[in-house]
Order: sequence, then C-alpha cells, then structure tokens
Amino acid sequence: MIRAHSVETVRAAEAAAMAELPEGELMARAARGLADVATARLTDSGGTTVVGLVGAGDNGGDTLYAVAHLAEAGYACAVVLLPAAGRDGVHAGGLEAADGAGVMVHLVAEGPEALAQVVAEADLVLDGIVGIGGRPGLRPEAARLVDAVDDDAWVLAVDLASGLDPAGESGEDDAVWADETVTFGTPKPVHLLPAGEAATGRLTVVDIGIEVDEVPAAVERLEWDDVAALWPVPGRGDDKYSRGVLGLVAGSEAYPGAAVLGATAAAEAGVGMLRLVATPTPVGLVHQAVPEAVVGDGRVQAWAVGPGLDTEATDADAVAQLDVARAALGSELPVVVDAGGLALVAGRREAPTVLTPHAGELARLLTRLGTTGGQRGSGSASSSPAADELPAGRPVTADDVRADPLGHARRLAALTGATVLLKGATTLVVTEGHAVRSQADAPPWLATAGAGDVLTGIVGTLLASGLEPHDAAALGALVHGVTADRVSNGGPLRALAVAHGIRPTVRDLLARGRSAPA
Ligand SMILES: NC(=O)C1=CN([C@@H]2O[C@H](COP(=O)(O)OP(=O)(O)OC[C@H]3O[C@@H](n4cnc5c(N)ncnc54)[C@H](O)[C@@H]3O)[C@@H](O)[C@H]2O)[C@@H](O)CC1
Ligand SMILES: Nc1ncnc2c1ncn2[C@@H]1O[C@H](COP(=O)(O)OP(=O)(O)O)[C@@H](O)[C@H]1O
Ligand SMILES: [K+]
Repeated sequence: MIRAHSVETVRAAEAAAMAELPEGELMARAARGLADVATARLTDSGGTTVVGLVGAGDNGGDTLYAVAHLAEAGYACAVVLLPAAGRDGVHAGGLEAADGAGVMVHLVAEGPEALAQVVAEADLVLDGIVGIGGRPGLRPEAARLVDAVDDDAWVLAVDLASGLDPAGESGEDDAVWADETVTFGTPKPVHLLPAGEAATGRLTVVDIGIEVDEVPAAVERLEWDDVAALWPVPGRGDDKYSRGVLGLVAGSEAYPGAAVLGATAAAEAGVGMLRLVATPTPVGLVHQAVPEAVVGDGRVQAWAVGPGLDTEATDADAVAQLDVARAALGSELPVVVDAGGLALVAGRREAPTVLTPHAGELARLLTRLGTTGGQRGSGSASSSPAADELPAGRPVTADDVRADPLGHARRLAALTGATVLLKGATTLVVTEGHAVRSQADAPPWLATAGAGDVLTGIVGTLLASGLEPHDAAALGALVHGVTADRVSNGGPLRALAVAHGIRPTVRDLLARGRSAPA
C-alpha cells in the first residue's frame, strides 16, 4: 500500500529526525537523492544542461545543493533565484555550495527575456520554487519561467510540483507540470489526489531516514500486492452460502443490459451465489449469460442495488422490483448502491453501505439531500467551487464536483454515514474515520457505458463475502481498473469484456501474493 502523509505529519517526523542528526543532514540526504535521480534521467536522455528554479525556502535549498552535485559531476548547470531579494533571499548554505561548484547564478532582475533563454536551454529543469511550505498558485515571474521550459526537457519537481496545494484539496490552475516528482521520506496527499496527480507525473520517493510508518496516513492507495491479503479466498470448509450470497437488484425493461454486466462481473469475481431481482427482459438475458444466477428474492449476505434500475417505471414487475430495492436499503445488510439505486437513498443508513456515484450522480444526490452549490469567497486561493462553502442556494453541479471531488465526496459521506466511492480517472473512496483511498489503475478507455455496472458487481461480491465497505470499495476499484488495463492493452474497451477479464486478473493478482516475499 502506498501511504501519503499530511504536511503536519511530515514536519513532525522531520523535526524528530533532525533532533538526532547533525545540522543540515536531512537536506543533504534530500539533495543527494535528488541529484541521483537527475543524473539517471540525464544519462538516459543524453542531456547535458541543468537549470534549477530556486525559491525562498528549503525547497530551494534542496535544489541548490542538488545542482551543486550535478555541476561537480560535469553537467552545465545554472540556477535562477526567484526571490526579489536575490542572493540574500535564498538558502545561504545551498547558494554557497552552488557557487563553489561553479554553477551560473541568475537573478530575476535580469529580466524575463534573458531568463527565459536560460531556462529554454535546459535538458533537465529542477523545480525548487516551493515545496510543502507553498501556497497554491505561481507568481507571474515564476509562471513565465515555467512557460519557457523546452517541451523536450525533463521537468523534475522537488518534493511537489510548485503551485499545487500540498494537501491536494484545491485544484491545479497554475502549477508546474512535472514529468517526475522526487519526494522525500513519504508521499504527500497531493501526489495521490485528483487535484495534483496529473501535474505530479511519475512519483519517486527518496528515503531520507524520517519515520512515518507508525503514523496514520492521510491518503492511501492499494497496490497489486495488497490484493492477496484482502481478497476473500475460500477455504476447505466453505460452501456457497458461507462464501456469501449477493442479491442483485438491477436491470429494467428500459435498461436490461446493466443486469447482465453486474451479474457477469459478480460471477467472474467468484461470488458464492447470485440472486437476481429483475423484470422479465433482464431476467431472460441474465439466464443466457449467467446461467448460475438464481432468480427471485431470498436470503443474501449483501445487496447490490441500482445498475439499470428504472425508478420511474410503474408496471407491476417494476414496482415489485423497486419494493425489493427499498427493502434492501431498509435492511441491516451491507448494500452497494449505484446508478438508479442512488435515487432511492434517503439519508443515513446504519448498516455497511457503499455508494458508487460518478460526478453527475454525486451532484444530484447532494442536491436532493439538501446541499447546495457555492463559490469560494474572495480571498481564497482558487476560484473553483468548494464543497465546504456557505450555501449559495443553487443545485450542486457535476462541474462543482469535478472542481473539488474530495470535498464533495466527504460531504456525501458525512450526510449518509456511507462509504462514498466517487468514480473517475482517479477513483476516491471516502469513509468517515478512515484515510481516504485513491485508486488510479484504469486507462481512460474504461470511460465507457456499463463500466460502472461491472464495478458494482465486484464490490457487491466483496461485501457479500464479509469485507468492510472501505476495503470492498477500494479493492473493487483496484481490480476493476487493473482488469480494464489488461483487457484494453492500449486499445478500446467494452464493459462486457472488462467483466470477462476479472477472473484471470484476480487469479494472477492472487498468484503474485503467493510468490511475494513475506
Ligand atoms: N524540513 C526539513 O527537514 C526538510 C525539508 N526539506 C525541503 O524543505 C521544503 C519545505 O521548506 P520550507 O518550509 O522552507 O517551505 P518551501 O520551500 O516550500 O517554501 C516556503 C517559502 O516559499 C514562499 N512561498 C509560499 N508559497 C509561495 C508561492 N506560491 N510562490 C512563491 N513563494 C511562495 C514562502 O513565503 C516561504 O518563503 C520541503 O518541501 C522539502 O523540499 C528537505 O530538505 C528535507 C528536509
Ligand atoms: N478518464 C478515465 N480514466 C480511467 N477510468 C475512468 C475515466 N473516466 C471514468 N472512468 C471509470 O469508468 C467507469 C465508468 O463508470 P460509470 O460512469 O458508472 O459508467 P456507467 O454508468 O455507464 O456504467 C468508472 O469505474 C470510472 O472510474
Ligand atoms: K517544488
């Protein structure tokens, strides 16, 4: 599992480490690690020139020392000192090291054109403008230099891409767009959250000897090797009932195929037994595609409610199906609720619950539950709408959610007590009292109709086997995304192919776990 820690946690861990170490040792380790990564990239690309963009804080200090190492190794190195105070505005020890190594030192006073030319010549740019002490956004003089970077240069962000919010709570309107980020000790939330993930690029963690393993993470990401520990593997004493029966309330005369996708996914994920509650057309289709499924209401260990459910339908079969959906939501059993089922969510549910909206569904649900959209007030760092603003009396929109996915997912989790799985390129899993989980395993090809129905089948299977909602949601998202990536293999995807890819994917992920060192 990848674990990202908050800025407060990192600062405390750094302080504890520094108390045991000679002065400057942590920064020396950070700079050495940074220079090593830079050297590896320059070796790969055949690049020879390095420019460091240096801000006022310790992030600039790391950068100055790293550039000094690179100059000593023979690369042609320059730095641009961004503070208005020039040489007096940056880390003194770092500047002394850079001077001693023969690094060319430029000041903002030289003017934007001259500096843009310096920056444009770099094969590798070290972004040391700001790190975890940074406020979101770039000042104009920094933004101009970032714009001047050559398209072919390798942009290496020091600790985080400057301009991002280290906490990853607000967006990335004006930030460095890094090819790679070298971070120290542990990832920070911004590296894993939608607000910063794209601008972070490849993430490389350099060990500088700070201890955070015992401290709760702010954001977590399950990795392939976590699957074996979490996935429900039957034992000799199990039977189909003990493994977990899933009740799937899905499909309608209007959207029959969703039931096929959800049922196929559950069968492929290895559900002990599947009961389908649906109207005649989806029942017929599921009989063809998933002959294992049993039709009709009955005893189950968990429910999956919603794929293809038509909550507007009024014929007798549909009304009977909707009655089962409402009874499932009113029961004390675990439920995953998707698509049409979300329209039936009325508020808090005490039993384990996973809600799986995409941005539009989350917006509609929040609006229906009484939340309204709002704009951040003046003085805020960003003009994006935020979830925690005072109500402005208008409905929450999908754009509001996209501008602040984490905030809106948290809002729904607080209103319902449920685990909220917010779908997207990066899928967030938010449960009150738990570290946020963030999964980014899927290719954009997965943005295709019916993909969500497949996810519901997987998560339902995991709930029926007894997994906690937070684990079921994150593990479901991981397996869904990894399966999509394997099946796509760089090409188009269809939802049914993803469903059919689950079995070999889970098998291979479990095999990895068996062969991984203890
Ligand atoms: N604390 C430690 O022990 C270690 C810190 N390290 C480095 O130190 C960094 C944190 O250093 P600092 O706390 O000095 O903070 P930063 O270097 O992140 O930046 C703080 C400075 O930048 C200015 N600033 C903030 N936002 C800005 C913006 N948007 N545009 C321009 N200037 C802005 C602030 O006024 C302040 O002067 C880490 O990210 C890491 O790179 C590493 O050397 C490892 C050890
Ligand atoms: N750009 C993207 N990259 C990767 N995965 C994505 C992207 N956009 C959406 N997805 C994933 O595709 C799936 C789409 O599900 P959903 O929107 O519910 O579709 P449907 O309702 O048609 O089944 C989700 O699992 C989501 O996380
Ligand atoms: K930086």
